Amino acid sequence: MRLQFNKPEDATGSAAPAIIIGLFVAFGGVLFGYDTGTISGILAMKYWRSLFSTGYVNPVDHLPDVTSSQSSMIVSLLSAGTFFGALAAAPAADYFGRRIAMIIYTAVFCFGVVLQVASTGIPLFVAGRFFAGFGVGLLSATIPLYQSETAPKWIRGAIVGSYQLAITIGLLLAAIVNNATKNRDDTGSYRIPVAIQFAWAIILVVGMLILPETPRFLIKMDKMEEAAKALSRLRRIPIDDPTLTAELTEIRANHEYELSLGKPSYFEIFRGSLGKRLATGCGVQALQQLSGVNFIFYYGTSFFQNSGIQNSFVITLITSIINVISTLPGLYMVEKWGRRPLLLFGAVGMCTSQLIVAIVGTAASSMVANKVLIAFVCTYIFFFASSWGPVSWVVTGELYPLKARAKCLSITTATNWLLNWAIAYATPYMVNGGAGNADLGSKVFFIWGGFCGVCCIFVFFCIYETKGLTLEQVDELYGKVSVAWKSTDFVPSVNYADIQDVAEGSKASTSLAELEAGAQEKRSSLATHVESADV
Ligand SMILES: OC[C@H]1O[C@](O)(CO)[C@@H](O)[C@@H]1O
Repeated sequence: MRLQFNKPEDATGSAAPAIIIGLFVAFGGVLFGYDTGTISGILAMKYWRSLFSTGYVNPVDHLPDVTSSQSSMIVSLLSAGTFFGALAAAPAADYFGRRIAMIIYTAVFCFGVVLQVASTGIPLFVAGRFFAGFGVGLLSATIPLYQSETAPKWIRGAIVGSYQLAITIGLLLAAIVNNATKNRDDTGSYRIPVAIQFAWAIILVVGMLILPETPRFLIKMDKMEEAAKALSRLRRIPIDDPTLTAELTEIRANHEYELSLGKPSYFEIFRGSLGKRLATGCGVQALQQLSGVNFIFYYGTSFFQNSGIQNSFVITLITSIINVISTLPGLYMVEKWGRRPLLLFGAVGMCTSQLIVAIVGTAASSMVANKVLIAFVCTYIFFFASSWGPVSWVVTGELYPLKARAKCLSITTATNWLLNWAIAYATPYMVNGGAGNADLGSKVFFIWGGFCGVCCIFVFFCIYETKGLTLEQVDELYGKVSVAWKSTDFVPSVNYADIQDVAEGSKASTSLAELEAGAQEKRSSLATHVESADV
C-alpha cells in the first residue's frame, strides 16, 4: 500500500521545508514525555533516596527514603510548573514571536535541569523540577502554535500530530532509561537521566536559531516584507510568486477582518464565538486526559502488580511501545478521514476497551482474566494513540483566529496539564485501599470508560471538521456554520485560487499595494459571507 496525502492543486510551492521544520520543532515534545516519565525511576533510586532523605527510613526495604509527602511534592511541582508555564506562554509568543519565545522557553527548561543536577537537597531539587516543568509547559503551548502557523493546509494535521509522536517517544525513552539506570548506586545515577535532557534542549535551540518566524506572526506585527521572505523559505518559492502573494493576502485579510470584530483582551476570549471555540479546545484537551491514559503511564506498573500480574515493568514497556507505534497511523488517518471521524472512532474504541477492562478486572482474577485485562489495556492504548493523543493537539492548534491564537492555546494547553495533575494526584487515593481511600481497584476503569463515552457525545456536538482548510478558512467555517455536525458540508467561499487570479494579473512584485488590493477584496467577500451566514 502506498501512503499518499491529498495535496490539492492550489497548494503553494513545496511542502518539504515546512514538513522538515515542523518535525524538527515537534521534538520539543520529547522533553514533555521524558520529563513526565522519568521521575518514577528517579524516586526509586537508592543513591537518590539516601542523598535526599531527611532521616526517614522506608519500612518496606528499611533503607533511607524521602517521605510520601516529600515525594508527592516533588512529583506534583513539575505538574504545577507545566500548568503555570502553559498559561504564561502567550505573552512572549505574542511579543517576541513564536521562534524567539521557544528559545527563551528552552533556556528556562535548561535552568531547571541545572538546578536538579546540582542539587543535593530537596529544596533545590524541587525548585529545579518547578523550573523544568515551567519550561516544558511554556514549550507545550508554543510548539503546536508554531507548527500550525507554518504548515501547509493539506498536511497540517499530520505535522501538528507529530508533536504527540515526540511525546510518546519521550515517554518510551524515559521507560528505557529508568530500566537501564535503576540499579546504579553512584553520584551519576540520577544525574544522568536528568542531564540527558540537555542534549535535546541544545539541539532545539541551535535549530531554532536558524528557523524562520511564522509568516502569520509577522503579518500580525504588520511586517509584510519579512512575512513574504519567511513564507518564501517555508514553501521554497520565489518571493514574487503569485501563489505566495495569494497565501499572504488571505492571511492578512482574514486577520484584519477578525480584528475589525474586536481586539481580544483576556476577557474577550471567554465570550461569544471565541468563547465557544475556547470551550471546545479546553473540552478536547480535558477529555484527552480524562480518558485515563496517564493512569496507565503513571501507575500502570503498580496497578498490574496489584492485579497479580508478574513482569509488570515489561508490560508498561510494551504499552509505551504500542503508544509510539499506534500514533503513526493516526498521523496519516487525520488527513484521510478528517478530525471528526477519527476522534469518534477513537472514542468508541477507547470506551469499549476501558469498560471491558473494568468488567474483567472487577469480576475475576485468574490467568485468563489477567491476559484479557492486559490485552484490552493495550487495545485502549492503540485507540488513544491513533486518535485522541495526536488529534487533540491538531484540533486545538487550528481552532483559533490569529489575533487570539497564542492566548487561547495557552489556556487550552494549561487545561491538559491541570487534568494531568489532578488525575496523577487523585488516582492513588481512588485506587489504593486504606483509611479515607476509595479502594476502587479495577473499578476505576468504569470512570475512564464513562469519560470515553462523553468523548463520543462531545465529538458529535462540538468538533468541527477542519481537514484541508487553511487556518483562515477555519475562521470562516466558525462564522458560517452554527452546529458541528453540519461542518462537513462547508465549502469555503474564497480560496488561494481566487486570490491567485488577482495576483496573477500583476505578477511584477509582492508589493504592499498589491497585497492591500487582494486583502481588500477578500475582506469584503468575508464580510458579505458572514452577513449571510446561517448562524
Ligand atoms: O501518550 C500519552 C501522553 O500523551 C499525553 O496525553 C499528552 O498528549 C500525555 O499526558 C500522556 O502522558
